[in-house]
Amino acid sequence: MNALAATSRNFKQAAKLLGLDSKLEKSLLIPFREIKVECTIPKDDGTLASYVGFRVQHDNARGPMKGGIRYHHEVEPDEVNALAQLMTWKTAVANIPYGGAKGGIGCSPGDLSISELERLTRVFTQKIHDLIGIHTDVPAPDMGTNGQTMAWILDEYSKFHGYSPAVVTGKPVDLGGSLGRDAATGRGVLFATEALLAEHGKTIAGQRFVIQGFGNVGSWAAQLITEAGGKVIAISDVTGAVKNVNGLDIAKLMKHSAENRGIMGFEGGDAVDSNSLLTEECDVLIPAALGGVINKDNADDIKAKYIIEAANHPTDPEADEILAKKGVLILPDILANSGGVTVSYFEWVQNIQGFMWDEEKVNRELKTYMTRAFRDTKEMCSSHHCDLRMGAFTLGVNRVARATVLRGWEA
Ligand SMILES: NC(=O)C1=CN([C@@H]2O[C@H](COP(=O)(O)OP(=O)(O)OC[C@H]3O[C@@H](n4cnc5c(N)ncnc54)[C@H](O)[C@@H]3O)[C@@H](O)[C@H]2O)C=CC1
Ligand SMILES: O=C(O)CCC(=O)C(=O)O
Repeated sequence: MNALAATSRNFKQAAKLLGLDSKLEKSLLIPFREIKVECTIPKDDGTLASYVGFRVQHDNARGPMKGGIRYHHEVEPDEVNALAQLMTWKTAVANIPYGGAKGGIGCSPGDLSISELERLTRVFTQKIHDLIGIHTDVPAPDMGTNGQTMAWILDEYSKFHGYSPAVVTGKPVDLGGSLGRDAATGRGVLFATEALLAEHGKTIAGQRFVIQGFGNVGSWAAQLITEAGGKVIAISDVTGAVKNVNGLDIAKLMKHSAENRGIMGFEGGDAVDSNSLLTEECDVLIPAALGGVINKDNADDIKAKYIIEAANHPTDPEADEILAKKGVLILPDILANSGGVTVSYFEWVQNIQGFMWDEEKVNRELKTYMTRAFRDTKEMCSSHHCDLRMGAFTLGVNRVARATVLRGWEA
């Protein structure tokens, strides 16, 4: 199912459970603004290349719009729209004072040189600089982008508006980035997983994990889960998949991946078919790469007891239904991966205050926010007799609806 159709379907189900007024429901679904720009850059060989960039600003009822920028060849308007909408519900689930946005450029970052990536990022920023801002829309990294990308956006934006570190989060620490932001999404995944397992009298220790994706989110999740005593038995990335039933050595895998631009060829495990990674025998499955990977074609074969959605919208609604019948518990994206945007919020607060927190404070506050978001979601599950996805959606949608009504949406 198309990402936008899937996300909107979940939203509509939540709106129904909440008994939202139909006009309000429609207004919450429609994005505030959709931006599409053409970015033409000279390549290193002197030829010109054009890329299409997007920024969808979904909702700002609760505060400035917030969300990452993705560089990936599959970036397209419907997906960016879905991701922007998810950000609106996610920031509300985390109860941080933001709305939702998302952006992206349709490109293959691995095929571009560093200087080409810099030129592309600067041209994209030139085209959107008057529509983002500290109190309007604050970008951050997502798939295919990182702290360096944010540094270029910050620099380009500052040429127009003066030095403005709070215009992006996920920046390098040297430019006002927060300690702990790099690990934050993975650490939030750890805290959310601990909260879910605790409900069933379990801890991370001794559980077998399978992780799809070994980028920012997947690699930090793998590292922190291993430190907490979990056994990561299989991991995939775009280059391949590796399995070791005794537990992969994550530190060695990270070194291999950095030196070889991927996990393929790692000798601390057996190479396995990436397509069957999601259906490997394990206790906890963590998709941490692309959307729509758990769908009606593979849901029935999934053997994990728990799915922790570190990626955005990895599970199709059809798969949700199949997995529910099998008794698989899914911790939804808008809760499970909210640690990233939560520490982005801490970064923004630090930039505005001009005061830097130590890493221990960042991690402690993150745990407080993740634990509270989990508890608030569970309360919605009890009051609306629904699963965790609908618990999180009703929580987020209800908070945004309340803010919208309070601000006087009827004009
Ligand atoms: N970076 C962040 O703070 C946050 C990221 N997310 C989500 O987490 C997911 C991963 O994002 P990042 O780790 O930041 O991206 P990244 O670009 O750092 O890493 C992406 C990883 O996915 C792998 N991958 C790509 N295609 C694949 C495939 N077909 N099969 C297996 N692996 C594949 C890549 O090889 C890479 O290891 C995305 O869905 C993103 O939206 C969600 C919240 C915050
Ligand atoms: O840190 C942020 O502002 C946004 C992170 C993000 O794009 C996401 O949570 O999907």
